[in-house]
Amino acid sequence: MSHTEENKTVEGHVGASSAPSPDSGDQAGRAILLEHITKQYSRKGLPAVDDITMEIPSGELVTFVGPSGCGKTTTLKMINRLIEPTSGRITIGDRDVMAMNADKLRREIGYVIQGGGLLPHMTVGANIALVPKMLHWDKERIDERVEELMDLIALDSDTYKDRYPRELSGGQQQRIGVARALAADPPVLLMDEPFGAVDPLTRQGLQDSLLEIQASLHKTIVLVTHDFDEALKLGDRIAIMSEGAHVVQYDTPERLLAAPANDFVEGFIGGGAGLKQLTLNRVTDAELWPAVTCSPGEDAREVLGRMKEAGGHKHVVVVDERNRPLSWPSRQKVERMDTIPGTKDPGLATVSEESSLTDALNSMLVSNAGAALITGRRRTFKGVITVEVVMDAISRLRTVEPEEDGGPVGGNGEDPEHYDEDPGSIGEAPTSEIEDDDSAADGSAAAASENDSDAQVPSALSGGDDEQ
Ligand SMILES: Nc1ncnc2c1ncn2[C@@H]1O[C@H](COP(=O)(O)OP(=O)(O)OP(=O)(O)O)[C@@H](O)[C@H]1O
Repeated sequence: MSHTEENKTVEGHVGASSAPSPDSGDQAGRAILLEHITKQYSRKGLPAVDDITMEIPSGELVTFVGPSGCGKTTTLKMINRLIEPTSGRITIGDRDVMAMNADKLRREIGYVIQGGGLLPHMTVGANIALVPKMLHWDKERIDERVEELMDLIALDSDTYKDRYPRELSGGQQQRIGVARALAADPPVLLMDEPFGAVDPLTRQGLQDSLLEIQASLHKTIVLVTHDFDEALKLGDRIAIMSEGAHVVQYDTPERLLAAPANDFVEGFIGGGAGLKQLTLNRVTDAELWPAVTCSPGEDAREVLGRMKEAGGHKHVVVVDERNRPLSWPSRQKVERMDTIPGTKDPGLATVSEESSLTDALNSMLVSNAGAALITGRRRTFKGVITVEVVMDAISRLRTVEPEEDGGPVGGNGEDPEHYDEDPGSIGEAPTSEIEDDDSAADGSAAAASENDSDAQVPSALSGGDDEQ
């Protein structure tokens, strides 16, 4: 094992996320504007969405949160016209979505649903390649794109590309769902309860990956969730909705916690508004502790010597040849060893650079440790965060000032005020590659099902209004 002296001690401060941007991934987000949008499913009764007006700024991640049946999904699906509005106008960039061919529109908007919505009889690679194939990209370009995206979602292409969805875990399927949605580099991504079907730890990892991807791609993302903590962690802005998609408050997470508009919003926040602010702090905002690292096979006495030299460290982080943490034995444990073992501790408390302080605290509690290891891109070791650092953050929770310009409009029966006209149009890059005639669009969707007759083409690709 060849570790240089420099990487034996990892200093605390960690830079911003450095997920690479795929070379074709330069299509940043486009602003979305909903103007007086109403959806009435039946003539009788109240509308499911009642005259909503909302500005979703370009490059931001906006979360919709609210009780079941309040109209979150209906609002989301009207953006890609899986559901047609009864009245109102939706623009993406400077284009009115109602004026576009619906199939074409949906290929220019990534769509992620719970569970990933992968086609079961297609391999992972074929699932990711679905939209680029419909856009008639050549094979070489598609293969390259699949590799890039698998790298972006941190799944080894050689291992997973030829597997079928049933051979993947729920979390892996969900990652592939995100990769597929990003395949044609759309400026807008719609996500409907994307992480609802996985366990809490996997969910935390998926949320971190999404934040990492967003930090490099700057898409405009609208994400529906039931989970207020998820909305807080992921959202640049949160729209809290009540029945009829009434926007009770549309604000940054900081402002929501500091100044909830009314009892309804307070009900969402619950009792621990102060503690929830921890969700808004990333582990990298905190002071990370340095750590001594060593490699499997090293002489335990030498390692103890380094721990002493570094100021009497009580633990050492064992890392593999790619600097990924394997275990974190105490000095007493190392004193009982001859050589450092290469076994991986499954209960190791690790969180990623994108994790919140709440995630770090959870991880410490689950693993019963007073600290957690921070890992960066490709799970490489970055430093240690201790429970004392989290406690210190709790005692310094900040107060939040209102936005100077009042922020974008989000409400019902209102007119947009602050809409910042985005000169770009939704489909500039992809549009040039999409055949304009409707038959091509229909033919491509059919081609996907022909290849796999039992497969259900995901609704975002197959088109159509899903009203009953
Ligand atoms: N296809 C449909 N036909 C008729 N009514 C519908 C249809 N889809 C949704 N609704 C009704 O519209 C309202 C809003 O539903 P929607 O699915 O948008 O809510 P939601 O907030 O996303 O709910 P959940 O969180 O449970 O998914 C509900 O009252 C629902 O019953």
